[in-house]
Amino acid sequence: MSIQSRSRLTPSQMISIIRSGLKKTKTPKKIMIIGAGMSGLVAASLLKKTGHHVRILEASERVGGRIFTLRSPFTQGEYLEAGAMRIPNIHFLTLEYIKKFNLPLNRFINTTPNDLIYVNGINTRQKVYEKNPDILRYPVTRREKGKTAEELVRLALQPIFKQIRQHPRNDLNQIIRAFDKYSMDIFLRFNPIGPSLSSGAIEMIKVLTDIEGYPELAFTEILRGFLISINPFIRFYEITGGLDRLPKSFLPQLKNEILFNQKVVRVVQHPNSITVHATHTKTSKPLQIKGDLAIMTLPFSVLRFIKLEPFHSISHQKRKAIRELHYLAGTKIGIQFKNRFWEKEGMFGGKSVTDLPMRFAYYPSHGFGKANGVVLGSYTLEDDALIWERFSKKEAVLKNLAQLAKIHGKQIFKEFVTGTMHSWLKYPYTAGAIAMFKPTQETVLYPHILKPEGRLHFAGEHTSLTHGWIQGAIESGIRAAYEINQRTI
Ligand SMILES: Cc1cc2nc3c(=O)[nH]c(=O)nc-3n(C[C@H](O)[C@H](O)[C@H](O)COP(=O)(O)OP(=O)(O)OC[C@H]3O[C@@H](n4cnc5c(N)ncnc54)[C@H](O)[C@@H]3O)c2cc1C
Ligand SMILES: N[C@@H](Cc1ccccc1)C(=O)O
Repeated sequence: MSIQSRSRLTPSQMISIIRSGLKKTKTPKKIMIIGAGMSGLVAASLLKKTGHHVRILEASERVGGRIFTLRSPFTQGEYLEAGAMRIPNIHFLTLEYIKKFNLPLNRFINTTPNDLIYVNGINTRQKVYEKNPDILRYPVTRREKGKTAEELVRLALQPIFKQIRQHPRNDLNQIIRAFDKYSMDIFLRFNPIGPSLSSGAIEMIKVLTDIEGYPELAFTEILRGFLISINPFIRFYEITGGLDRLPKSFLPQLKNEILFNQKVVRVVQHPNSITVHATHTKTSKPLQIKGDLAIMTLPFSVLRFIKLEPFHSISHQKRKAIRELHYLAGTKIGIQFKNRFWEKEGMFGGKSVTDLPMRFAYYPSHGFGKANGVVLGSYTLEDDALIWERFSKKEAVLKNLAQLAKIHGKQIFKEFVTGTMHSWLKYPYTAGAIAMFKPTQETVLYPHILKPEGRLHFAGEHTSLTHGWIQGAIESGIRAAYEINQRTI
């Protein structure tokens, strides 16, 4: 069965499910949902509304999972988005739930002409670099001279973009899967359908598009990221007051169904039921809940430590996918400053792009002109994140501060208030930031990642092809709820 035929729901069907729910069930079932991140909350909300009895088991003491608005140790209502922070205007499912809960949005300013660039020891601005990309002194060839990193990416990927435009069903997944055996690095170096690039051009792309930490991962995945990150027509938004307002909006409907601090350790399938075993994270008291069906939303990196019994209730291919699916490391450092010195430099939102260990910094897109603010001082993924793991939070904040001083000047030290670091690799309930395929894993693993196994269904961003976005989590929650409801109507 082709991967495509699995995704039975069209975008408009998913929108109408969000608006009007799934078909009412005539045979209400008892359904356990493991994990209260966006995928679990969406599935539970839809299944409860349809008449099923749902129970959500959540290991932490909060909803949201990788939507994690860190308000401590910050003061004056400031916060750091330790996980999700921006919503592209093409993520219609995410925006539909934001509309449904009537949450206020403001622009997330992803880039401005005043973005700082600090690479190869050169300190310049986006607007200067765009006029003369060679100012960054990357050793590019004559043909590549005068081109920005985005222009070099377009040069290399032009034939694919053309195919996507010409493809009758405009089916991106079908097209790019033809290149699933390549990593982004190998594709750019030995381009099978377009101009190959020099090492200098590839280095410039990796640093300026922030993929130098993981270029050996699947071309398909990184291309999907490029189709958003280097698309000049994409606008980004954030929820005013913090993204955690989105998962918290499910609480009025689901507050009686969520069991917090319940860490699931085992799932056992029986001929006519399924039992979920959990341990209370504060009291270690065991809990067993029996029901008809269950939805597993945990990242596979965590699921590897959970017993799924009896052994043969789970297919060989699913167990292989759980072992092999790759998770990116991801780390964010937030630093609060007394004054918004960056705004005095003309930076309202936007970012600093560096080849320093901090990599990219992002400046708040809210509270302009306020007395203080929290800067996302460092956002790193994969290899770039791993090198920060050896530091304590305090050490990491001070090292990040010193690197920010290289680009903003030493005056920032006296503006420093507080800071913290959040490592998703170390976070016990994800053990990684986001799923990201290695070459061939989309073709080999994907069909088995979302397939139900008996009474156990699967959701979560990793079970979509929109890895690393709230959109993927929501899409999977709708799909899993639809699958379960179809079994019961
Ligand atoms: C650093 C980072 C930046 C991101 N940036 C963006 C962005 O800008 N925009 C965007 O749209 N998306 C972004 N994302 C992706 C987005 O946050 C995720 O795709 C989405 O939140 C995942 O939802 P989920 O339900 O699949 O998983 P999760 O949110 O991980 O939910 C899983 C839940 O299961 C719980 N759990 C784990 N183990 C157990 C257990 N044993 N028993 C019970 N419960 C358990 C966890 O506590 C968690 O609540 C980012 C993610 C990261 C990490
Ligand atoms: N979508 C998230 C995480 C992500 C980063 C890079 C690649 C894929 C996903 C972000 O914009 O930060």
